[in-house]
Amino acid sequence: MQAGIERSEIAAAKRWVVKVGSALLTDDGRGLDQKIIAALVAQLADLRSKGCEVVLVSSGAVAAGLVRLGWRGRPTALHDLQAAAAVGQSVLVQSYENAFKDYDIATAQILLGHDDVLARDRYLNARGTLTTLMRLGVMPIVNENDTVVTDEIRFGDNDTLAALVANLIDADALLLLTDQQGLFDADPRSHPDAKLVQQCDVHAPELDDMAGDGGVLGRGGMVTKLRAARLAARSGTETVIALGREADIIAKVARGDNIGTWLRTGKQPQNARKQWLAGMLRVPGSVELDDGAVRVLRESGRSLLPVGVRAVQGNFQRGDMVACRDSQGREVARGLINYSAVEARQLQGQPSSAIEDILGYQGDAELIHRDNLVIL
Ligand SMILES: Nc1ncnc2c1ncn2[C@@H]1O[C@H](COP(=O)(O)OP(=O)(O)O)[C@@H](O)[C@H]1O
Ligand SMILES: N[C@@H](CCC(=O)OP(=O)(O)O)C(=O)O
Repeated sequence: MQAGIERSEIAAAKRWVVKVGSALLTDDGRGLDQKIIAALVAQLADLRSKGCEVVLVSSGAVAAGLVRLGWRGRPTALHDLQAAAAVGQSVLVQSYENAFKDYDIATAQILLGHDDVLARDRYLNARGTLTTLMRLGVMPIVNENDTVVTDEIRFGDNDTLAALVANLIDADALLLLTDQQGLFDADPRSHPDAKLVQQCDVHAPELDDMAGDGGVLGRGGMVTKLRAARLAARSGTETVIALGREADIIAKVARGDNIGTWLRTGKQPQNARKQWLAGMLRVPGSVELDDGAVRVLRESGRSLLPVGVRAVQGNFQRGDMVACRDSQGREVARGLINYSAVEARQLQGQPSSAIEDILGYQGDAELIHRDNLVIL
């Protein structure tokens, strides 16, 4: 752990999904709270300026729609809810667009449904669009496509949607901002003496007994936040649940402060050698991996073989530190390479059994051995 940083895994996160719940954004239904929006936008712009990529998942369409239509209370009929969401979604994105303009950040509205994140072709499409928007410096603002979903296929709560978005873009961290300081050991609305859980393994069974359901307008309460954290953990995404009204909450969470509830994925902390490798500054080249190799590196911690490499950039020698990038150019790992750049180019895409024929000598089977590789 770095000195002064209590949660180094969170402090190291580069790709974020930040989810803002209805309970926070609308103060339990009293229309959109523009002050909160302005405060959150300032913090999101700040997070971006620190080199992080961010996707915002924002609820609040139904709540904003109710106020715009002059309705009191949340209707129960699906079509009324959908009408309110359709009206409110424009109000919502307009508010964000106005606020982000002050930071010269363009926004994009992304309305997603069940199939968009669960069917493979649409999944790839949604992923491509989100990563392109991030690369362009645009702030994607995601909500469920409430207007067209039917009861059977709606997520209903945006916690689940945010977790699926985190899976979609392989986020490092998911921040669920709500109207509570985090997950308490009982619902604080009915148990004023409940205690905040500062951190816990996301899969710990005792969490299920603590999480209760939601407030007036929020849908899922802590039950869906816990479920979302477990979903997010599938892509190695760490989850923090925190109070959105706390001053500078996003910066505090992102710098690894001990605030809110951290639901840990339980990934093995890096050993000292790997931390050292990760911190090496001179990286004279990189290799581009195919999707299979990215998956193998991330999920099974194996060595990088030449067969998983599609391209080689830069000029390096055997033993140099080389970045391993995915097809979108994101660095997924780095390590000490066993071959020079000239040799690596000859070996890319080839099985290890062909190394001797290609180079004229029997070198290492791995391009980068797992002991010399650190996953980022
Ligand atoms: N164990 C718990 N700890 C904290 N809050 C809880 C717990 N169980 C239930 N809740 C409720 O969850 C609510 C937050 O969820 P929700 O209303 O869905 O908000 P959001 O719109 O931000 O998703 C809190 O206001 C609280 O009443
Ligand atoms: N799509 C809905 C969000 C549903 C909802 O209330 O979610 P949440 O506040 O995250 O529990 C809306 O924009 O109103």
